[in-house]
Amino acid sequence: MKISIVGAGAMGSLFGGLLAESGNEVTLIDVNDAHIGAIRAKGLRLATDGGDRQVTVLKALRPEDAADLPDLLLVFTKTLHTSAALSGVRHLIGPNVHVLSLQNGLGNVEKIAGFASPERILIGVTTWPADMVGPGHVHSHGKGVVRLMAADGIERPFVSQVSEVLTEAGLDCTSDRTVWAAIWEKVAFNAALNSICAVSGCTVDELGKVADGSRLANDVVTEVLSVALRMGIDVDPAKCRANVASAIAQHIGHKPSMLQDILAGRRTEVESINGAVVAAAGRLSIELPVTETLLSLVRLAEVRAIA
Ligand SMILES: NC(=O)C1=CN([C@@H]2O[C@H](COP(=O)(O)OP(=O)(O)OC[C@H]3O[C@@H](n4cnc5c(N)ncnc54)[C@H](OP(=O)(O)O)[C@@H]3O)[C@@H](O)[C@H]2O)C=CC1
Ligand SMILES: CC(C)(CO)C(=O)C(=O)O
Repeated sequence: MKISIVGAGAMGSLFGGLLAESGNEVTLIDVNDAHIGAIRAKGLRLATDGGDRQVTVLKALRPEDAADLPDLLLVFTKTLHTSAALSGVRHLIGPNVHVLSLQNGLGNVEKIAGFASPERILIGVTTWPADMVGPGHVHSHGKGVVRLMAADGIERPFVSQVSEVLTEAGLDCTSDRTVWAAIWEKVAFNAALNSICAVSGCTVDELGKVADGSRLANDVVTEVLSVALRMGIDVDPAKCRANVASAIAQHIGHKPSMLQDILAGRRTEVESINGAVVAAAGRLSIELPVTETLLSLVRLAEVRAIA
């Protein structure tokens, strides 16, 4: 399959590297010149449980230099850059191109809908982890899965083909129509751990050092998933609270991306996580006091961080 990935940072490079190694025609598209330049010069250095190697069978381009129309455009920018990134590759989104988002947060389909027709949008969620080590160098340790579906819920052969291509690349993908529950459960997980760590400066495991950390995280999960349940989405709050507890027990020293963004003086994805949930709750007249307070505190932390 011909696959272009816009936003080829940690996750885009992981997916791109594995998809290229399994025989797909992959183009990484990014605005980070140091990263693109390093990949063009030496290939992508990809360190996974499968080994530390240089992937050279892929292209790396700036958006304005990409010309070949792909079969699939995978969006892997941070959510606050989605619209700008899709504008930059608008010339690649021909009438037969499908666009897939596996980004965190809510509102991804709505953003893509400004650039692709509804039947060509795929949406999903992934539990694979990845980190940028430096330009042209990404690592990912541990295992993950991908779940995806057509955004309009209609099963089409192309969705199964994408799922097969991702699985052949070792990314363990399934396609089914219950993906929205997984997306909301991941949003609840991120709203809890990422925003609490971003405003407190704690690593994930440090949330377990006093009772307040786990209590706050559980309150956020309960609030966020109450919105999903009211929308008729079949989420499992107990399972999600158990996932949060296991992250607090096991993610020793891990700084969630929202904390990393604050420490690096960048804006965060909070608007598409806590912000989007609070907006959805408002439309249903549901109050989310803890999630909304954390949203306000992250917004204040962003002001300080980018000053
Ligand atoms: N990392 C992880 O473990 C996981 C991340 N996710 C989600 O995946 C998404 C991507 O995360 P991650 O890979 O960590 O993010 P990164 O910041 O590592 O990568 C994003 C890339 O997009 C680039 N970019 C920014 N603006 C544009 C643009 N206009 N056009 C093209 N490229 C652009 C960035 O460049 P620059 O650096 O110059 O800004 C960067 O290289 C997020 O939604 C995240 O929440 C989901 C699961 C796990
Ligand atoms: C693992 C997780 C989801 C929170 O601990 C994270 O690190 C992130 O989204 O940045």
